[in-house]
Amino acid sequence: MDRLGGRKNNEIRDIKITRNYTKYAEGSVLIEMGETKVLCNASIEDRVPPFLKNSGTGWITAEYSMLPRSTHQRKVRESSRGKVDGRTQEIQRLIGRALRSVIDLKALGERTIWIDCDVIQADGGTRTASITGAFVAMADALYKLYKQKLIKKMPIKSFISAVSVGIVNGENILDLCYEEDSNAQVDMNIVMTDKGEFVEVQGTGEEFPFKKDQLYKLLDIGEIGNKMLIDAQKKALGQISDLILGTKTEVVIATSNSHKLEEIGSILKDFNVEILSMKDVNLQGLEIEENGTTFEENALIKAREVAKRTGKITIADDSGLMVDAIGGKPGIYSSRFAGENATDKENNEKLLKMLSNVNMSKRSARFVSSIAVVFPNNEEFTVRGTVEGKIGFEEVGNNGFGYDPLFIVNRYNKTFGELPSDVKNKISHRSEALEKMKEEFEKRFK
Ligand SMILES: O=c1nc[nH]c2c1ncn2[C@H]1C[C@H](O)[C@@H](COP(=O)(O)OP(=O)(O)OP(=O)(O)O)O1
Ligand SMILES: [Mg+2]
Repeated sequence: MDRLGGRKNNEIRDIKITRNYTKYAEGSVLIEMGETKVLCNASIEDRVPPFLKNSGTGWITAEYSMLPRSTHQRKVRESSRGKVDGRTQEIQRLIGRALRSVIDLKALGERTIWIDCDVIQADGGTRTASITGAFVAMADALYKLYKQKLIKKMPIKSFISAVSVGIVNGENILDLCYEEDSNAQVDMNIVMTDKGEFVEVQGTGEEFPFKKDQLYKLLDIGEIGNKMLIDAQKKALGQISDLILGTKTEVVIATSNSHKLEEIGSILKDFNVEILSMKDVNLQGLEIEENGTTFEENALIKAREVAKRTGKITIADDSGLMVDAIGGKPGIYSSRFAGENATDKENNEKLLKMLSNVNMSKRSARFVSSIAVVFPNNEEFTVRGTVEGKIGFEEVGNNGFGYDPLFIVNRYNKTFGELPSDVKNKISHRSEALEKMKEEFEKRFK
C-alpha cells in the first residue's frame, strides 16, 4: 500500500539542503524533509565551558526550538512561558551528543561550536532533520576555520545523519510525516554515521511492545534512510566532503620532464589533490607537438591533449628562459634552442656563446612558466609566473635542470643550480604560477 504522497515504505521524503541560508552564522543550512523545515545555524565561539578550560579540547552544544507557527496550533514561545520544556531539553541534548560523536574535539582546539536548530515548519521528524542539517552547517563552520588556517585539518571523523522509522498499521516505514507519526504503534529515531555505525537509537513501543526481529527490521530501513541522507549531505557539501573523507581529486601533470614533475609535486604537496604522472595514466612517451606561438598556447595544447585522453583534470607547464640581450630568446624555443633533440648542455653552450660579448650589466633575463589547467568538461584557464635574474658566464651548481646552472637569481645572487630545491621552489616562476593556480582552483570550487 502506498503511503501519503505515494511513497514506498522504505523511501525518505524529498530532501533539500540549502547552504548559506542566512548570512551571519559561520554555517547556515535550511534543511527540508518533505514539509518539515528546520534552520540549522552553527556559530563558533573562541572559548569553552569552565570544565574544559586549559584542556586544549573543544566543545559542541546545541539548542532546539520550534517557532510559534511551526505547528497546526500556535505554540507559546518558551521565552514567554519562562521555561524550557522537557521535550526541548531532551532534543537539544540528543543533537549535541550526536554531533560530538563525530568530531575530534582535541583537533577543534579550545572553541565551542553552538548549534541552533529552529523549526520553521513541523511535519514530523524535526529532531532527526535537525541532526542531518546541523551536520552540514557544522561542516561549513569548520571549513571556515580550516581555510583561515586556525585548524590544521578538518576535525570531522564521520558524517552523521538521523531518520525516524516506525510501525504504522503493522507496516515498517521510513521517515514518518506528522500524520504517520501520530498513528504510529512503534516510533524510533536512528542516528548513524557514514560507516554504518549507530550513535543513538531511541525507540518506544508504548502501545505495541515489539520483538527483536521487528527491531532488526526497523534498524534495516533506518540504515537505508541514513545512507540516502548522508549522500545528500555529501552532494550538498561538494569539495568540502572530499576534504572530510580524505579523498582527493586526481590531477594529471602532463609533462615528459621528470624535473618539472618533481617540482610541481613538491610545490603542490599541501594542496588537496592526488598527483598523477604520465606514467600513472599510461601515457608515458606520448609526444605532443608544441606548435603554439606563446607559452600559454603551448601549455594549453599539452593539457588539452592529456585531459582528452584521460578524462581527468590536467595541468601542463610550458616554460622557458627570456634573455633581454637577444630579444627575449630562446623563449618558447628554450627546450629546442640548439636543435630538435638538444640536451640541456647543448642549449646552455649555445646561450653562452651568443652572449660571449655581452657584459654583466646587460645579461638580464627571466624564467617564465605558464601553467594551463583543463577540466574534463573542457573548462580551462592559464596563469603565469616569472622570476628575474641574469645569465652567468659559466655553469655553476648541479641542482635543478635546464638553464638552472646559468641563471643567477637576483634575490640570492646565486644560480638555481646552487640553491637547494626547496629554496628554488619557493621563489621560482613555476611556484608563482602554481600559487596563482591554487587561488583559481579555490575560486572555482567555492
Ligand atoms: O625551472 C627551470 N629551470 C631551468 N630551466 C627551465 C626551467 N623551467 C623551464 N626551463 C627550460 C627547460 C627547457 O629547455 C624549457 C622548457 O620547455 P618545455 O617545453 O616547457 O618543457 P619540456 O619539453 O622539458 O617538458 P614538457 O613540455 O613535456 O612539459 O625551459
Ligand atoms: Mg616541451
